[in-house]
Amino acid sequence: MTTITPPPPPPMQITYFRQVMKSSNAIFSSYVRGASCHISSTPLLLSSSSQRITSTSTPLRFERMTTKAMSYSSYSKPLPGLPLDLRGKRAFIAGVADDNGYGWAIAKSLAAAGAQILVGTWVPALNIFETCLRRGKFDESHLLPDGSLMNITKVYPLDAVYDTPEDVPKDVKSNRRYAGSSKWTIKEVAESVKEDFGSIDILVHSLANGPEVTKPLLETSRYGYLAAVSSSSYSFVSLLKHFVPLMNPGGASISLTYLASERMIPGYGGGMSSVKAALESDTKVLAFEAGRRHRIRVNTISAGPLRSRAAKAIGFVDMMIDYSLMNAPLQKELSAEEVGNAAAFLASPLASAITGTVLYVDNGLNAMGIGVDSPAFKDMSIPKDNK
Ligand SMILES: NC(=O)c1ccc[n+]([C@@H]2O[C@H](COP(=O)([O-])OP(=O)(O)OC[C@H]3O[C@@H](n4cnc5c(N)ncnc54)[C@H](O)[C@@H]3O)[C@@H](O)[C@H]2O)c1
Repeated sequence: MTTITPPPPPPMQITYFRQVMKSSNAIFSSYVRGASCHISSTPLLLSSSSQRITSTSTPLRFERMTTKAMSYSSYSKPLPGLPLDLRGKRAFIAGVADDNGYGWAIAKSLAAAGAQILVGTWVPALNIFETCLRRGKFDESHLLPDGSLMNITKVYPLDAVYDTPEDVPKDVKSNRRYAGSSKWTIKEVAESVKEDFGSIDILVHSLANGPEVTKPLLETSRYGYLAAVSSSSYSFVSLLKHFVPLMNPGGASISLTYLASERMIPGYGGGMSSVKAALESDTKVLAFEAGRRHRIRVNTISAGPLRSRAAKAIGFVDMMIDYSLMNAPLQKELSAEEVGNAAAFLASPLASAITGTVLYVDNGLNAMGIGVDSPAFKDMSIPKDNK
């Protein structure tokens, strides 16, 4: 991976930066401290992307990062055509700890459409994520289609298994991977986001964890099954419950599911198939409840296979990618960006009447009733991608 070295900041931008500092509130001041490469606080204020922002961004980008202190008035010009426009919106994406997964791709698409990006990172993964950001390991992955760079305004430590501090067992509290962080239960993170930014418009749940995922369901323990449901399904219910009070009416929430919820996919074990079935069912119930009470839309994306860190841990993702290439209506490898773009659409006003749905972004594999690469079909003429 090539590293992008940002050019030195032009004086005009520094001047602007100082002017903004003078008129800003405490939150913005703390951001500025982060921007001067000081990482000691939790939640983390990104120094790496902040440095990049301070050195390469236009004043407009500063404005985008400091919504509590400043308005979005500079974004009021309408775009031509039918724009996917998320300018003035703020997104919280739970489940970003590197640049390989769907969470990162969704963050990028939302950022490309103009949204401000906040992320929640699993506490045990926070240190390495922070270090990689600081060392510029993800620099290339920050690039947006228009050549600008994604801004991550703030990273919050999060463990979506725990709703409140009272739920956290002593051994977790004293675990050294958690010791350096604070306020990482769902309730506390929602409170911190409210305190820092007031409100959000988009909530993304892009996380899953199944300790026994490699075991067939028949061999899965009660502990493994319930742990998978707790971290991968109930976490979405809880996130929505705690974030809904700070979501602006008309907001949208999105989770990520997988075809194994409704079709048997060998290798996706440990109760993870049940987890995704729960997530899809909850999407409908929550769409009704959050829609009626708060005008919030709730959708889930059933994504095709991607070589993310989590998927590689399961171990069969390459097989699923090959299977999809051989059997899906569209014979191409799915990119994370395609899922990111679908999420940006679902989060946008263009999808204002869409709620309670499972949107398949999988090259159409879900539509197939059979695997056309089966030897049983060897004598049948099956259309192939002509490319
Ligand atoms: N990769 C695929 O093939 C695929 C296909 C369909 C759906 N999905 C879904 O996409 C979502 C994102 O997964 P991904 O494949 O992009 O992998 P990923 O590794 O990028 O994302 C999973 C994230 O979950 C986080 N996480 C785990 N436990 C957590 C907890 N208790 N609290 C907070 N965060 C926690 C991890 O740190 C990681 O960042 C998941 O819901 C996954 O099931 C993935």
